[in-house]
Amino acid sequence: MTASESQGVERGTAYGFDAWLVTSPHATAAISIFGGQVLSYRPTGADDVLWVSPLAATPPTPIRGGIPVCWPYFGKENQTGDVPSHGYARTATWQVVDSEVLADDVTQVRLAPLGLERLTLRLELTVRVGATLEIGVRTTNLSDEPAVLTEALHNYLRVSDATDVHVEGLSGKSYEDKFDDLQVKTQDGDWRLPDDVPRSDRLYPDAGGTYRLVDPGRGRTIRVTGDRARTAVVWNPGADVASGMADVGPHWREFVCVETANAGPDLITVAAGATVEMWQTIALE
Ligand SMILES: O=P(O)(O)OC[C@H]1O[C@H](O)[C@H](O)[C@@H](O)[C@@H]1O
Repeated sequence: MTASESQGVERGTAYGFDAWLVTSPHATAAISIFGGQVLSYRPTGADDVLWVSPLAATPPTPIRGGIPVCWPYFGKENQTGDVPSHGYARTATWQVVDSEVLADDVTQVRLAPLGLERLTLRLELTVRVGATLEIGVRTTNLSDEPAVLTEALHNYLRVSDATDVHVEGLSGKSYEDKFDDLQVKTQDGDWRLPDDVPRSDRLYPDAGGTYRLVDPGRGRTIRVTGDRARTAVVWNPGADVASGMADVGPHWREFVCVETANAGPDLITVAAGATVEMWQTIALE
């Protein structure tokens, strides 16, 4: 970065991870060099909107928290062989392409992963830190064949207690229940963790695009908006599954993931030479 390009961006650490620290008059944020994921977003005067596990492992294990970029596939969708969950971006080392201050004092950083040249898809991330947090995932297909892509911005949203919050914007939508053999069910009212077995791994194809995570315990609502992201995934592993996850354990109540994605049946076909984008905006209400 040149001096002018680096305005509002400096190196430091966040939650113990090497990161780029991004400032604007509206908010601060941190972006991990490992994984390129936003780790922290704090609107001025507010607590962090994002959660990073106190038990997060160190590289090369993916960081449990922030907003991992699942790319060029979600989970192990449409893959063969022993591939890593959620693709290669979240375990790559990233570099800053450039940064600048946009209108309304929004600081924008563009980043790209290193070491993924073997892929014919290219990835670029845009992070805009201001009164809202905007993240754009831009994929270019360098090959002369169409490519199938699945992807997600897998946010970990910090909550008072996952059993006390609800998500608006999904009522009436069909979902695949990944905790119940992918059975297709219908969301009846707002999303809440079930009382009997409090866990959720629900993939909502063709979802609406705007979701409100209402947290009475913290007295705040986090609005998540997807753009060109047809899928929503709402994930919290609950106590039993979390007890088998070394980087979550007893901390499962501290977050809910309201992911915007193109996944499940919502595959993206990227034409030869074409570029596609997916965006997520996070705002405190
Ligand atoms: O443990 P990870 O690979 O980070 O995945 C964490 C979770 O991500 C998504 O929410 C998937 O829908 C879940 O099935 C998965 O368990």
